[in-house]
Amino acid sequence: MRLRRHTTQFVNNAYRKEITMDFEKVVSVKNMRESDARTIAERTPSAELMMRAAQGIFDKVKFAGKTCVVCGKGNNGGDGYALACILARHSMDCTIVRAVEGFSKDGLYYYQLAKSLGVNEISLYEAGNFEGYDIVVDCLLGTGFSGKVEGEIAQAITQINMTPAYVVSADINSGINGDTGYGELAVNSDITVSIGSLKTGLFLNDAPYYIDSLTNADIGIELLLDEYKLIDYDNLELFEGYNSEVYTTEEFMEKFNYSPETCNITEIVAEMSVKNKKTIVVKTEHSAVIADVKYVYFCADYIRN
Ligand SMILES: NC(=O)C1=CN([C@@H]2O[C@H](COP(=O)(O)OP(=O)(O)OC[C@H]3O[C@@H](n4cnc5c(N)ncnc54)[C@H](OP(=O)(O)O)[C@@H]3O)[C@@H](O)[C@H]2O)[C@@H](O)CC1
Ligand SMILES: [K+]
Repeated sequence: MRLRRHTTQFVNNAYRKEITMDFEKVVSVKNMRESDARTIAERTPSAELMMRAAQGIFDKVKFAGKTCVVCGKGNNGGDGYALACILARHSMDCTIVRAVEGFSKDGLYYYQLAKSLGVNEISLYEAGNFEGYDIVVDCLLGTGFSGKVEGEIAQAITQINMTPAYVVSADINSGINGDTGYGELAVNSDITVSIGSLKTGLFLNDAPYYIDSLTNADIGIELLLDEYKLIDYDNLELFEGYNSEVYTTEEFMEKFNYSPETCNITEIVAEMSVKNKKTIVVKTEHSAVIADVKYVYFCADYIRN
């Protein structure tokens, strides 16, 4: 399935250059979840969307050797059980770990299906540091996560972060807030496969330091709101000239007295840019959010198609 793209023109103030670009969408968690819900209500059963999410991960990652899928109790875990079904159907070696008790409705369906297809299951304790696996898939927490990780989830994240295996995060690195990118303890991924559309949190705060590469799997969800746009990282410098205020995340938090834990940088820079009629850039070492009065853009040097 092709990612929906929109072509837009914008004029850069500093260089008066006209640039025509294809924009991929970046969205808030609320928009993603409400768009998911509408798609389910109007067109596509939730179990079908979950299978598409799993297929998206399967298509984006070159699965080989032994895979261990580590699941939480929500639909992010459900994506993991559906992926285990796909791997089993391809006769690939797959083990699941239920890091916490409980299932979502669709998660339970795919868990039972995976078991009936002969997928092996071990406990989190038995999984240890996931030695002996080639790939570990992090399906603990997705867009339903907020607050801080504790208990078994914190334990599972710590264990995943000790594995020598290639780590794949489903949708969002578990422990990272999908809106703010804040995460004190989160999974370090080799690749994160975002589901539906890229979430703002994948570019902000701590997220860029947990993600090695980032890609998105389109699963046919039509967005309710057209929010933010993805641009090439190479174009960041075009926004850093005349009439721009450029901050690192730390400088931004300090100057305006925000706490990274609660600050929604995207909403704040969007408002500031309109109010002051200025371009505002907030950067990490690998990514940036740019509010340019009319539009908000995101970019990162770890985007992969
Ligand atoms: N149908 C769809 O919409 C589709 C969704 N899709 C997938 O579903 C994901 C969203 O699924 P979701 O909404 O079930 O939430 P999810 O991210 O699995 O986690 C929620 C669980 O975590 C828990 N939890 C929360 N905070 C916590 C904390 N601090 N520490 C510990 N636990 C915490 C919370 O528990 P509770 O607090 O409610 O007891 C709840 O059980 C999305 O990212 C995508 O991967 C795709 O399949 C496409 C179709
Ligand atoms: K995850």
